[in-house]
Amino acid sequence: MLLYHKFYGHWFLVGGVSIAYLLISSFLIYRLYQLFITKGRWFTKRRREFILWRFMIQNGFYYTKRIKGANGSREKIKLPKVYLKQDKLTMSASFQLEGIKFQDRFLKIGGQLETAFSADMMNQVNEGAYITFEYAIDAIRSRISAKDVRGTVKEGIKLAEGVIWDFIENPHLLIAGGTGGGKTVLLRSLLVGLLRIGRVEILDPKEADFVKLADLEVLKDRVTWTTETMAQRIVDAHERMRARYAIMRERSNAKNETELEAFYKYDLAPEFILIDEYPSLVSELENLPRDSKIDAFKVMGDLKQIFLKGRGAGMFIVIATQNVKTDDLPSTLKDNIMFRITVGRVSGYTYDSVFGEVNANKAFKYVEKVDGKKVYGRGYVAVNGLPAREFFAPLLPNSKDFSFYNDFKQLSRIEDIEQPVVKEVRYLQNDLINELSTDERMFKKIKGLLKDSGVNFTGKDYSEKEKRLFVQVFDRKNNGEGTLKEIIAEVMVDFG
Ligand SMILES: Nc1ncnc2c1ncn2[C@@H]1O[C@H](COP(=O)(O)OP(=O)(O)OP(=O)(O)O)[C@@H](O)[C@H]1O
Repeated sequence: MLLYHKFYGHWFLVGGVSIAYLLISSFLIYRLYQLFITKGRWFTKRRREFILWRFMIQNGFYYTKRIKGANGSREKIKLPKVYLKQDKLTMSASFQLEGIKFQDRFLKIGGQLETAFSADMMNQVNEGAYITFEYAIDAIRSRISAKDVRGTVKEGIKLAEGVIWDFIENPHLLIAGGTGGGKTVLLRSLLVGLLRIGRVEILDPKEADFVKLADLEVLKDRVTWTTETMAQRIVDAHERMRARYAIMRERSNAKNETELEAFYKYDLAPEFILIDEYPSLVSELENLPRDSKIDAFKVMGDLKQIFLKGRGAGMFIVIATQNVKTDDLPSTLKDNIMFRITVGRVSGYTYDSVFGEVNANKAFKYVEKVDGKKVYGRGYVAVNGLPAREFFAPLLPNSKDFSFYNDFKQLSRIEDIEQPVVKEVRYLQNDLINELSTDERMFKKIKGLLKDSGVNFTGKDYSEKEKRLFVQVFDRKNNGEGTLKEIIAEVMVDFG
């Protein structure tokens, strides 16, 4: 009664408030419904069941049966045996085979379901009675924060829930990313984990994203960007690899072992060499001036050795690049980099070269937004030779709460192993003549021609680089690959 009196004569106000109340509550109910549909796991699961049911019906995967009733006969639909199992980040769909009329088509539907569920097929298991396709789903839910990237030597570095770079099992890492796609953030997130367990060396030929980190104690003298120093660091790393093997052998002998064990059994921390913009480094090495002190052959040869033999000694390489064609990667890299990631927008040929033949039929896509919000660091991940799946790089935390620089600042440095000082090897003329199975006259003739082509021999004896030059000339000469002048002209192109 009191209210009636109070609002009597204010119907506009009462009406307005009621309408606003109705509008706001319907909007809230609608948002809640949307949230349940898109985020609620129960709804998401039911939706996938519906998608599978619809897929079966629309593709004619059902039997029909006529059923007689009081009002005449009607058709009843029956599905073959199909099971859908859903977990937080994976799901599997199993289809009955056992000679039923759909079996041949069931064997091939893994790819279609991948598209239908917007999921990534990881595996297919044919266990006789059933074929089961296993998928990774909801990759975005597996995302972790960059500040939480951690790892151990035995288990590897966790980059997302269910995505672990087990560097011992799958040595070396290739990261390809389009500009602005999140490659640098991913590399830095990786460092959060790597710097805590191993010695890290960074080569940044673009002199861009890592130069600032050179001030940090944990990375002091281990971030380089000029061609000479980067080249020297690769050569040094190769020497360290040999020294690590020597230490391992020594410690293994001391334990009377019959077999050499993994590096960590001998108290050696792993080492990681991170090369950002790898093609820039290669082209800088290739374009060195002729009289450069750097032996580009040796540098690339040493890098190759680390790719081939690093794993045993606990040395691992991470290379990052933008788009990459199959031909850009020498086969040593292609076959020996076992873990591969893309982030952001990359070209079709990059997917081909990074994920290879097994993923040739996969529909890779670039996703700009998820739930209406711009998404960074989304891409794919795979172990070399296995199916690729969606990947969300660790999420960059709010800059108020976290900075990579401050995180790295508090980390302690892992010291270098004690390494014997290696003296430069020089070769005497007579030893070279013997090794090349030639005579002094021919040796001197070739030396003269090399001098005419610009080689500046520094002393009476010969460096490793000079020796390699002679070896190449004699190899080609012995194979009859042209006149001496032609051969020298060709060899000099490579000699740089
Ligand atoms: N994982 C991530 N989480 C949140 N934001 C990200 C993430 N990755 C990238 N970003 C955003 O995108 C911006 C560009 O990322 P980043 O510098 O890593 O790109 P990039 O691929 O290295 O580009 P470029 O090749 O041009 O250096 C970052 O400054 C950040 O704002």
